[in-house]
Amino acid sequence: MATVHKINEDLVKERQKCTFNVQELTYLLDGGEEVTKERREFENILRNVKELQDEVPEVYLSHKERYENAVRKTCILQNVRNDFEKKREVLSPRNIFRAGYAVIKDVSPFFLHNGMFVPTIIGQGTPEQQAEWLPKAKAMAIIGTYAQTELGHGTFIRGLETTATYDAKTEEFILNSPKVTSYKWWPGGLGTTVNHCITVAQLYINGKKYGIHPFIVQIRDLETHKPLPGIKVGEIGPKMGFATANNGFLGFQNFRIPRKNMLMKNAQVLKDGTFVKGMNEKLTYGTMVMVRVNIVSDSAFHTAMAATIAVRYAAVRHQSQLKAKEPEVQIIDYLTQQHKLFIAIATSHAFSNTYTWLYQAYLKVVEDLGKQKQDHLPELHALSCCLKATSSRDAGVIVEQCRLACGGHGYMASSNLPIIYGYTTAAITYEGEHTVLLLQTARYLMKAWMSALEGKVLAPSVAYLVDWLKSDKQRWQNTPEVIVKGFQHVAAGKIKDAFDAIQKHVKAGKDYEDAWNLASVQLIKASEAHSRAILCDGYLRETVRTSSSVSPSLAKVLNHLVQLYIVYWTLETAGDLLVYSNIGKDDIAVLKEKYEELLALIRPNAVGLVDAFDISDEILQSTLGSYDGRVYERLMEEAMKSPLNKEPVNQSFHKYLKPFIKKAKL
Ligand SMILES: CCCCCCCC/C=C\CCCCCCCCCC(=O)SCCNC(=O)CCNC(=O)[C@H](O)C(C)(C)COP(=O)(O)OP(=O)(O)OC[C@H]1O[C@@H](n2cnc3c(N)ncnc32)[C@H](O)[C@@H]1OP(=O)(O)O
Ligand SMILES: Cc1cc2nc3c(=O)[nH]c(=O)nc-3n(C[C@H](O)[C@H](O)[C@H](O)COP(=O)(O)OP(=O)(O)OC[C@H]3O[C@@H](n4cnc5c(N)ncnc54)[C@H](O)[C@@H]3O)c2cc1C
Repeated sequence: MATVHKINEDLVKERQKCTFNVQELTYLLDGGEEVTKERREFENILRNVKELQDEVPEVYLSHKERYENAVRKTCILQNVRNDFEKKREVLSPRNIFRAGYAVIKDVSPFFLHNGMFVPTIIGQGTPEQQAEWLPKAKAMAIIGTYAQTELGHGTFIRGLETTATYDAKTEEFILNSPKVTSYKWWPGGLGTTVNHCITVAQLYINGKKYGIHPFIVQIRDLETHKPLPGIKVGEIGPKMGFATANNGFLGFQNFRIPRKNMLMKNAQVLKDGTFVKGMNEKLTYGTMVMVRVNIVSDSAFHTAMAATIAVRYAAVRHQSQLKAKEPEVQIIDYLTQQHKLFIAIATSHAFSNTYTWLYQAYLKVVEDLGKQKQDHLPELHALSCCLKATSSRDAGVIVEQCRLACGGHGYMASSNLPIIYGYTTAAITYEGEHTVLLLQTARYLMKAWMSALEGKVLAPSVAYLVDWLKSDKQRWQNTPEVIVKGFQHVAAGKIKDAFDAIQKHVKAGKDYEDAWNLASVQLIKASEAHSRAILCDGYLRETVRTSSSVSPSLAKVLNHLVQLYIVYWTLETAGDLLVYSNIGKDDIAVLKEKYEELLALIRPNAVGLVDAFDISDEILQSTLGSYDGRVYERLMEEAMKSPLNKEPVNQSFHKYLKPFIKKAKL
């Protein structure tokens, strides 16, 4: 039986101070009591699977052993999940995703199977294609990934070099990788795990190029797992993080696949080689839109993990004296520490709230597309790009801030903050590089600005541009609602400036594309300001909406958090607000005080707020962040697991050190 340890006294006291019902907040964050119960039940089952406990911490394994262990454990996880789902409802994707952390310390080699392979079959396949591949993929009789990026191109996907040439005689596509730069590079699980992949390739029919399309390709034998003839596949090697994601490379040499393997929900190739255009060629990019939406949720979760670790640690850790002769204080009582940490909690809430409405908007567009309506697609694309970019970037900054807030111990692998950082920082690049996605949104914003100038009705997320043009800046008040308007004014002002800069360059004789490049720093700033306005507006609206359905004590805390988020960003971007809104220097002084008041109001609830994220110790994997707060004991226990501590004298002493010292003495 596992030993039950006493909970750290500071944490006990912190939990007693909490002014709201932690469980109520957990249900709210999860999306309902039932979801929480399902998640806890599943996590509890996993906790008791003996084979999932690591004898040696993963960090001490070699690259190869670590991968093999991750495959072993993912297979067990999948079996446990299958058994669970036989008896009960199908687990929600978010719950299975969270539970995965309890099993795989880093990123699962099957990550892309559930994250992109299955969704692409759903989003890009015809009903017949779905009927053929989905049951097998969902049951994991076939395992796949999403192979789009190549050595030469990741961002500019129209420039991909893998070719799929149609042969009408045999009704097959012939896949080729003509150059080293055309090799697929990066897909998760591709290295040595998957047997199928979605390959994105340039379609050629009778010598004519028809752009990029997705093809479902079997790359390994289902029995022997050997690469099929014509396939060159392998792993790309160690990275900054993603140690067990098994990212791979892939090349084709005259590799044939049947015609039916082109995913044809959008464009089609008929038997005789006739190409039938889809409603909109950008629908081929649909999986990326979905994943970008999900990354907002992912960013919320990583921020919550880091906040949980750093807040609990800050409550347990005592260092320095505030006043002479008084005991050393809990570091959470330093205002600078609260400044580092409470924004982490609020940011996670901001992203969760944003994900809630963004996901609904995504579902609405999918439903519309089913009815051949695509009016809201450009707005969704613009929103998913800038919100993915901003949420992943903010999450990266916050996780690093939490690590720094844990001092030296935050640098220990056993704090788990390095792995969480490796993950969040990767998300800034994958699924559309940060700057590139901000520029996609800027493209939309320039069009929206033009429409606003022409007096047209705009989509809801940019409607503030019309208001801004119509009215003069409203009188400033230090209320969340007016501050959000201030953020919209900043965005509108920056959008206008970027637009004017482009026009100026064009008037000076530049091509539009060169003018765009010359204005692109202003364009990304406009996009960032738009994201912040959207995040603050959505977070405030959702908080107001939910506040009426929760207990008054919880509503109060939620209100403190949203205010903190808004005031924090006001102070961070005060310069912009001074330029583009009616805020005055005196207002900033008032808001500085307000910010300090909010830190003080949140302080007694800090531990309760991170407890409400309900991230189990198995998922957190952190010596610093466990529920019981046994920080020092755990650090020592983990250190004792180092293989270097298994013998009193390491062999390197006899081999190298002893002769070296001897020589040095002479
Ligand atoms: C209930 C579910 C809950 C689940 C929660 C669970 C949480 C799980 C969380 C996460 C799971 C994630 C798992 C997956 C991990 C992912 C690992 C990483 C995988 C990858 O990285 S895959 C590779 C990704 N690659 C990219 O993103 C490439 C980036 N590049 C591009 O997207 C494009 O090339 C481009 C957009 C930059 C440019 O394309 P291009 O064709 O050149 O287009 P333009 O000329 O610029 O624009 C033309 C026109 O098209 C519009 N447009 C562009 N893209 C889209 C789109 N996707 N949709 C709609 N429209 C689009 C663009 O705006 C232009 O319009 P305009 O002419 O201006 O009107
Ligand atoms: C951990 C990880 C996992 C991944 N998993 C997968 C996967 O499973 N499947 C898959 O297909 N891919 C995957 N990728 C690839 C990923 O999607 C690409 O790396 C990403 O889209 C960025 O493309 P790139 O590497 O070509 O960067 P580049 O485009 O070469 O970026 C380099 C620099 O150029 C700048 N730049 C590029 N174009 C422009 C422009 N138009 N305007 C201004 N600046 C520009 C960028 O801002 C950046 O600063 C993964 C990547 C990582 C890191």
